[in-house]
Formats: sequence, structure tokens, C-alpha cells
Amino acid sequence: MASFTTLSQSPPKLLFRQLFEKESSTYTYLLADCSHPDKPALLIDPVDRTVDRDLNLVKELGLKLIYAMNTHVHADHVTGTGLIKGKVPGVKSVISKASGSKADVFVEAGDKISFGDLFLEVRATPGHTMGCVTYVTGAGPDQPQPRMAFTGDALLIRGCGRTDFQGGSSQQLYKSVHSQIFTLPKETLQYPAHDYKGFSVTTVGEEMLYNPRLTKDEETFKNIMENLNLAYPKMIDVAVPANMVCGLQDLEPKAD
Ligand SMILES: N[C@@H](CCC(=O)N[C@@H](CSS)C(=O)NCC(=O)O)C(=O)O
Repeated sequence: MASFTTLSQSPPKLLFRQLFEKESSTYTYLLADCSHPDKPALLIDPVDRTVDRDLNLVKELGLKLIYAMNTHVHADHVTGTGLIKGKVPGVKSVISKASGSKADVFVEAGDKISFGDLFLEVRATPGHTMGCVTYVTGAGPDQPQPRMAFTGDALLIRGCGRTDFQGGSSQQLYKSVHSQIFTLPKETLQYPAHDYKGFSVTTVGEEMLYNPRLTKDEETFKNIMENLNLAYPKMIDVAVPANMVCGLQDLEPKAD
């Protein structure tokens, strides 16, 4: 007798929220696999000041936060990853090995961060800092389409991260954006860690056409980056040391 099995597997469903912290103009991203019974979730680039807002949203949506991740060691705000770990037991902090920062999980190019049946792929995009990475949603029929790239400060919308401190290099940034971001499918949605002009999202194809810095040749790009004349971020002296230890510098027990 023939037996018939119905395999009715529905594709994983991505829950996605873009959150904004207005003092540093930072975007935090919440992603979760909602078709998984646990609804495993992760946060990319959380800010200390908005941790309670973000965790409340996670709770309201019934998600299980498993990762608090950074694209790099931020210089303009304190990361929320350390606070989150203190408030939600079991959450693991994630950052690149190349950042030299403390965390539970260290990633490098080619690594995958799984949440339920979804995953993020790690691409090394140094130049703004040595340890910058871009997290890209997985390729494949059971992953969200179009793909999404969380570029941190490597590539902004019609701009890019500055390269004048923290081991930055315009040469590295030019190379990494062209080889690791501009090689993604043109319809890939690109989400940066900051925006100062009111934009929220772009696509790889759009930036390849209209980014006023990265569409230039390498020599012109170097010249642009050397002449940005930006003031140092107001919080740099507090933020960098704190972010090297997951944002928890002031909470470490002090020696007598
Ligand atoms: N005014 C802000 C800092 C602004 C700034 O320098 N932004 C960085 C990313 S955060 S380190 C950047 O790379 N900007 C590039 C650009 O072209 O604007 C503050 O004081 O915090």
C-alpha cells in the first residue's frame, strides 16, 4: 500500500524592526525567526540609552533574545550589549575578532550567526575601524528575499564611515565596500548604523549608482575622506574604552 506524507514546510518568517536612537542618530535592528516555536531574536547595534525600549519591544512581541551584536567598536555612543546581558540571562554578545573587544562570541568573515532557521553571514568590511563587519541575511530559497545587509558605519546612505581614527583607512574602506558590499545582488536592502539626513534604507544598486564617495575612483575617494573636516565624536573618550568591554566599563567592580 502506498503511503503519502505531506511535507507542508512553510518558509521561515522574518520579523524585522528598525529602531532609532536620536542623540547619536544610531539605528538598532531587531530580527527574529517568527515561524520557529521559540521566536529566537537578535539585536544589531543596540545603544545603552535605548536598551529598555528595545527589551520591552522584544517582550511585547514574545521573542526570545539570543544575541546582542555589534558591527564594530562604536566611537559616538556606548553599546547596549553589556546592559542587555545583565538584564536578559543567556543573551550572548557578538563582535568581530578583529575588533579586539570583549564579547562572548567572536566572528570573522564567512561565519554564520543562526537564529531559528534564519541566519546572518559575516563579511569583513574594515576601513572605518579595523574590526568593522557587515551582517548579511542568508542566501537561499528559505531565507528572506531580497537579502538585507547591515553595514554598520562602513557604508552609510549616500555616504560612508569616516576613516580618520581607530585604525581607519580610506584605502581599506574603498576595497572592502567594493569587494564585500557592492558584489551583493543590486536589490539587496542596505541598512546602516547611522543616518544624519533622514534616510532609513537604501539598496546596494542605488549606492553603486549614487553614493557620492564610493562611486569615485580610489584616489578621488582618498581625497574626499582626507578633507571631510569632521569634529571628533563628542563621546569618543568615553565610548571607545567602554565599548572595548561590551559597554560595561563603569559597572566593573573598582579596586580599593
Ligand atoms: N557628530 C557626531 C559624530 C558624527 C560622526 O563622526 N559620525 C561617524 C559615525 S559615528 S563614529 C561618521 O563616520 N560619519 C561620517 C560622515 O560622513 O558623517 C557626534 O559627535 O557623535
